[in-house]
Amino acid sequence: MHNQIRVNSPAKINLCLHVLGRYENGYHALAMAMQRVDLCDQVDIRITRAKGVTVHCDGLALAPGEDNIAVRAAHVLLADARLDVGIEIQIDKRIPVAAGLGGGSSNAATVLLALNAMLELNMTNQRLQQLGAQLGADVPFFVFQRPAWATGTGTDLAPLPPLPDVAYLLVNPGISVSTAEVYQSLQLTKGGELANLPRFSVVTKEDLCAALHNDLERVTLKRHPLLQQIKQRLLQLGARGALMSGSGATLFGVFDALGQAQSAADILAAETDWWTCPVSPL
Ligand SMILES: C[C@@](CO)(OP(=O)(O)O)[C@H](O)COP(=O)(O)OP(=O)(O)OC[C@H]1O[C@@H](n2ccc(N)nc2=O)[C@H](O)[C@@H]1O
Ligand SMILES: Nc1ncnc2c1ncn2[C@@H]1O[C@H](COP(=O)(O)OP(=O)(O)O)[C@@H](O)[C@H]1O
Repeated sequence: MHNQIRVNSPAKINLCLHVLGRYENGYHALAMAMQRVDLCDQVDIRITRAKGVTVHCDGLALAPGEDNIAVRAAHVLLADARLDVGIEIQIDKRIPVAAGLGGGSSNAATVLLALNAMLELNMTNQRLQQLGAQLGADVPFFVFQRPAWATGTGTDLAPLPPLPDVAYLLVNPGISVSTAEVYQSLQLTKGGELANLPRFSVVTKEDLCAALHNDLERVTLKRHPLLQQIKQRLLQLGARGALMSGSGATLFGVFDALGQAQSAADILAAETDWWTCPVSPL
């Protein structure tokens, strides 16, 4: 048994996000294409003699205790396994918080996957997804660990066909967004029609860019008009397409190669104080 491990906890982007309806409990029916990218928090997990679960977050001010979703993930797993061991979690935060990049959900999934291995619990990936769904709608996607077509509240997952070899430039002007508020402000316009990424075995770059769509943009971009300008700027800088990820406010541009995304980031760094990050898909 390993008593200590260090793992990467990646961010995600939503290549498309269609809101199809609202369930009675207030959650929304979605159809999304989701992909992890190689911007990662670094998570150290240690099994300790002292009982209880503790977390320490470097980089950004974040809830130290039970409010931290990584701690809640550890509790959910230990309760399900009927185990009472001590856990210390250290998170080096690199993914912007409340930015539509799923950092908290990713940390939770990382803890579920890591503790399952460290404690030799032998839970299936599907069981870990079920536990993850108790923590947040995006957590099962990070347990799944592959590009996914996500439906229901985002927790019903199917693999996507192979996606093209592109690079993304993530841009956030320092705006953080509450996902709950965005969903609450959304006026529904669709009646259950299902837009989809093409169902062939290979998705080209053109297919990917044609599928870029996010229904939550009409809430967040309206509230923060600067985001619309950033989308335009990404296209001027050579992006094949640009979109907001999740509930925002991070935008991403689609580039042919990491070098092109880096060049666009360099130009933005000279012009603005926006946070930028060129990434590759995982
Ligand atoms: C919008 C998305 C797109 O991937 O991501 P983020 O922008 O948060 O990264 C997700 O749907 C967010 O997933 P996640 O952030 O895990 O959701 P939860 O913690 O379960 O819920 C946060 C809030 O969003 C609302 N919510 C979430 C999922 C869903 N299908 N319908 C909703 O209305 C919930 O009512 C809740 O008020
Ligand atoms: N380990 C964590 N990492 C990031 N955010 C966390 C964490 N634990 C709790 N949170 C809270 O979860 C909320 C959503 O954060 P995050 O997952 O980064 O954004 P998003 O839902 O936009 O993808 C924030 O309000 C944050 O304070």
